[in-house]
Amino acid sequence: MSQSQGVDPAKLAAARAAVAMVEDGMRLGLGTGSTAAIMVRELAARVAAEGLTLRCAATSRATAELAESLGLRIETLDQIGWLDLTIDGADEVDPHLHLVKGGGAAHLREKVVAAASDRMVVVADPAKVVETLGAFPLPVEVLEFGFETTRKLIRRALEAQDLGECDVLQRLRGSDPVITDEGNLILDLHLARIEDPVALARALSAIPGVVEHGLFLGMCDLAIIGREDGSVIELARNDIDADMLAQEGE
Ligand SMILES: O=C[C@H](O)[C@H](O)[C@H](O)COP(=O)(O)O
Repeated sequence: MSQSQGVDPAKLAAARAAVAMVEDGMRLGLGTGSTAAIMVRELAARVAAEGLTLRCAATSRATAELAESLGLRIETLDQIGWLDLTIDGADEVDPHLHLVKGGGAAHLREKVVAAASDRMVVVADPAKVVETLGAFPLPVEVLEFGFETTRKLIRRALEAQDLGECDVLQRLRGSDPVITDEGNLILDLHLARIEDPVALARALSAIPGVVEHGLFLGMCDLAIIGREDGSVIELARNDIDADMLAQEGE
């Protein structure tokens, strides 16, 4: 299709395989991040070439702007109501297809969109596949109101799960706080390993100043992992052989 020069071949392979799943008339959720951006470009090229009629909702302002610049019409989630398929990236994917997302601070809208989709397909490169989540700092979107109090409550929740030694750092861009599309702040939890993502998700969600955490549990239906040679591996839950993928990367 349209792009390939200078584009990560593994991400491109995953994006192309996901876009191949799109059918005329579908209602789509468009993810955020570098891999999702490649997917949006591939989708726009397919729409232009084949004249597909789609209805698309974006998971961030950045994705909406990119999609519209490529000729895709973006509607709000509420205008569309429900989606057939959402295609998004991820920061980590584990063998249960549990995800860490939010490296681009978009996980709140991404989760709202994924929750309103019949299927969520993740597109990623092999570096994202892990046995245990947590090496990537877990993004948590929090309210500005009571920010330090919320950070304290998060630390307390982590201590209760024997994760008390971890850094809980505000995300900055330069010296300015990162502000999400919803006007909130981001705390990154440097956990190293998340042994029990379900318990952690529950504890974080119980803190009132937490708007949304980046754990996506039981939401992803399929992960398409692209490889440097242009091929892909499709992973349904419990299919992931992280060792095999790691060896390929050596
Ligand atoms: O907030 C951003 C999203 O969750 C992204 O989908 C995630 O960070 C993966 O992005 P990338 O494809 O750039 O690694």
